Amino acid sequence: MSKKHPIISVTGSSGAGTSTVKGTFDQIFRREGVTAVSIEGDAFHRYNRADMKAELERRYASGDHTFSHFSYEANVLDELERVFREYGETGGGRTRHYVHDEDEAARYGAPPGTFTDWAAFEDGSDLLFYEGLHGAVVNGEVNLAKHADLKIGVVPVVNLEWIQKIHRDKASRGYTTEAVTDVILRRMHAYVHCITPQFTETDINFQRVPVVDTSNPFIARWIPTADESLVVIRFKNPRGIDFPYLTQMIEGSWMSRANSIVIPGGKMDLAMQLIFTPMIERLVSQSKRA
Ligand SMILES: Nc1ncnc2c1ncn2[C@@H]1O[C@H](COP(=O)(O)OP(=O)(O)OP(=O)(O)O)[C@@H](O)[C@H]1O
Ligand SMILES: O=C(CO)[C@H](O)[C@H](O)COP(=O)(O)O
Repeated sequence: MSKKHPIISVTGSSGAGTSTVKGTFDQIFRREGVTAVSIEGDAFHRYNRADMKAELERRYASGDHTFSHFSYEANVLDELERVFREYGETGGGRTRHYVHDEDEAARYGAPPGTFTDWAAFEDGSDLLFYEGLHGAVVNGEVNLAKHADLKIGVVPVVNLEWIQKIHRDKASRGYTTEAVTDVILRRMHAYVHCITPQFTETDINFQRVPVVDTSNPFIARWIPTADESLVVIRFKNPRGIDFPYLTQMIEGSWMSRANSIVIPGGKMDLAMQLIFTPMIERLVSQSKRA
């Protein structure tokens, strides 16, 4: 936690929708005049694509069938923690990009499956924004959760998460359904052990729930739309959250528990704006006074 240089961490599995949520934050930052530096979790993978394939094969041959990008060891989480700490203390730090495809290759000037060079953050930012797989990890080696001032979990129910991943990886990364299914299976062990524990560390979780049948996610022809889903929003600490205001402003919403509200899928962007704008304002004004 850093009053002077706050950190917001958005955490979710691959395909959960963290990049989509980043879009909403970018809108809030622009409207509120907040200068954020952003880092992508994939920048902190340990291996480039070729080395990851070799490492997977090596581990598979030695009987380890659980290794994947979700595993702690497949990522340089100590470096991520160092960047979080440095940013909290000084407002400085560094990041790079993992280049997934040809579009990103054209944007970043490095081939798909490789990293760009590390580059220092620009000076003078108001906050650091992380979006990725491991932004709230607490294990024997690192404690990323304690460095972040606002932690958000993005967690569709699992069938929907798989549908979103399959569709995104097929449409924009050129993979087949079979290839994505293999990846989902290979990552399951680390999904349970490395990804899900973070959602007890997060301050607010957004869980999209479809209201159409997704019982076979591997043949779904499209991602359930906003109208075909609800979102459960759960606050770890509901004290200070103005639930009557939120349920009044968000048409069709209701409280399902003392710390949770349910909203129509199409209202997720509005809900995020209503919830996060005052939180971001508070983080930035506290940092200016610190
Ligand atoms: N609220 C939503 N409603 C409908 N579709 C969504 C929603 N959120 C995400 N999606 C869709 O799910 C897919 C994955 O979303 P996104 O790229 O944001 O995931 P991600 O968590 O950033 O994945 P990765 O970390 O692997 O890049 C995209 O096709 C996106 O359009
Ligand atoms: O979404 C991911 C993790 O969040 C990707 O699977 C990961 O970044 C590796 O990508 P690729 O399979 O394209 O090398």
